Amino acid sequence: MKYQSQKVALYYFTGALVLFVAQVLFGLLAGAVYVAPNMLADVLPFNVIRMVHTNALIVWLLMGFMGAAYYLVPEEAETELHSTKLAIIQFWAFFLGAAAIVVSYLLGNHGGREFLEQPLWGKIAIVIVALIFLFNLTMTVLKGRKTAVSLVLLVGLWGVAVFFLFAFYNPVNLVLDKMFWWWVVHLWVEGVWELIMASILAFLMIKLTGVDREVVEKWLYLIVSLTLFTGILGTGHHYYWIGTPGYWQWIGSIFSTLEVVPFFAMVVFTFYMVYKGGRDHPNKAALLWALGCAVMAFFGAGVWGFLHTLSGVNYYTHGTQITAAHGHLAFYGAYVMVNIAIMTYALPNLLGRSPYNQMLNMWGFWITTSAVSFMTFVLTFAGTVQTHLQRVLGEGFMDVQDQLGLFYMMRLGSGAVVVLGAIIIVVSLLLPGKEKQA
Ligand code: HEM
Ligand code: HEM
Ligand SMILES: [Fe+2]
Repeated sequence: MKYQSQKVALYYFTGALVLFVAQVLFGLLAGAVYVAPNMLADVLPFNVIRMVHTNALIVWLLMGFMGAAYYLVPEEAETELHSTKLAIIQFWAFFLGAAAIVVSYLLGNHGGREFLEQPLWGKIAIVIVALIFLFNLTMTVLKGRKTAVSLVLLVGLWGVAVFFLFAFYNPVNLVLDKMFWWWVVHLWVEGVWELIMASILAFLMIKLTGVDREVVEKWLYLIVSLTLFTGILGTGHHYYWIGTPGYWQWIGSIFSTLEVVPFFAMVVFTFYMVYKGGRDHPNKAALLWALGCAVMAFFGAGVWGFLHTLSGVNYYTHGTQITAAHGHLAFYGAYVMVNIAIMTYALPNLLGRSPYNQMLNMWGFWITTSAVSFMTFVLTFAGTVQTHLQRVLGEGFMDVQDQLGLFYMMRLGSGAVVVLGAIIIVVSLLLPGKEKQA
């Protein structure tokens, strides 16, 4: 660690990891309700459990991105953070604000639009937190060295805030409502978050492989262009059945198919950097997570996304368990893994530990990644059966659900293993280790 102010990242990483465990626990609870549908129905209904699960996911991923930014921007800009104090205030505002929003959910107070359920005061608080964050970070970049990594990261983070503003626009017309809803949901994960992910991977490649910055930067710009070229019009794959004109079938199908390309480019990029770089960095676990992230994001977003993105296929699969299969593998592969990758790299430095739990961390990698993959397969099978029975043969929704019980039990089982893996990862990252690092 070169700059003292990088230490604020510790708050964000710890907060994110706590919420990670909470998120998967609520997922487990949601999976249990699928198996025993009336469980908790009066105290904690499924829609609330699901909302806490998905919202906690988004919040901890964002918190992790903020930690990543506070860690890598001073190092890239070669200067201390604009204000350490502001960063700490911002952390508590974010953490306590998120907690207040969860309490409001548990009391049944929410807006009902998936992912954007936060009550109005919650949304306003989020914007204030985002502005403090962006101010602090932008000031730091402005006064220091400007690198491609920090500029792309900054553009991504500003994009997150700008697109979030569409969460405030809630038109009465249902078509318009849906159109703009996706501007937050889709343009985040298939647009600006992808830029954040690419810049974090680029930073890790520079540090871990020792490849020249110039080479990494060329790849970064290529990935950014590919992402924006495909991802923006790729939003069309959500405009098939919401009442928009028919040309969206074409635009959505073509451009979202091309979205596979930047994800594939990230796989080629990371492996090529490792192959080219001569450095044998001691933090093997961080490299494992970085490479694993590129690969699993390619499968989750690229392969499982393409599976149902052509409008002729999506006509049948829309909103089935196929969607859930894709949602899980894509979020895990891309954004959970990139977060754990940067934390695995940064936390030993932040905590001043040269011996740390590298082996345990890698066990966490394999256990969690295998379990999420298994869960994805199970949901894909469930979704295929569901699509056939419900959409092809025309059976009733609940009749079909009754026939999917075995899949839901297997999902619950793999979910329990995901929780175990998550706990292993958190323990390996935060607790002192025994292994000596060379
Ligand atoms: C890091 C791991 C996880 C990630 C990234 C994740 C992500 C998500 C996302 C994005 C959704 C919304 C899906 C959609 O709209 O299609 C969701 C819903 C859900 N997740 Fe997870 N989740 C994780 C772990 C778990 C675990 C361990 C379980 C336990 C079985 C679980 C069970 C569920 C259930 C039951 C739903 C609701 C699905 C529905 O409404 O049909 N998740 N999760
Ligand atoms: C890391 C990037 C990605 C993440 C995190 C992600 C996540 C998700 C989630 C959570 C949903 C469910 C939304 C909802 O209905 O509530 C979804 C839907 C969808 N995604 Fe992705 N996705 C990613 C990339 C992609 C890519 C690259 C493609 C295409 C190649 C794709 C194709 C689709 C399609 C077609 C749907 C709509 C499914 C339906 O009609 O029910 N996604 N995605
Ligand atoms: Fe999308």
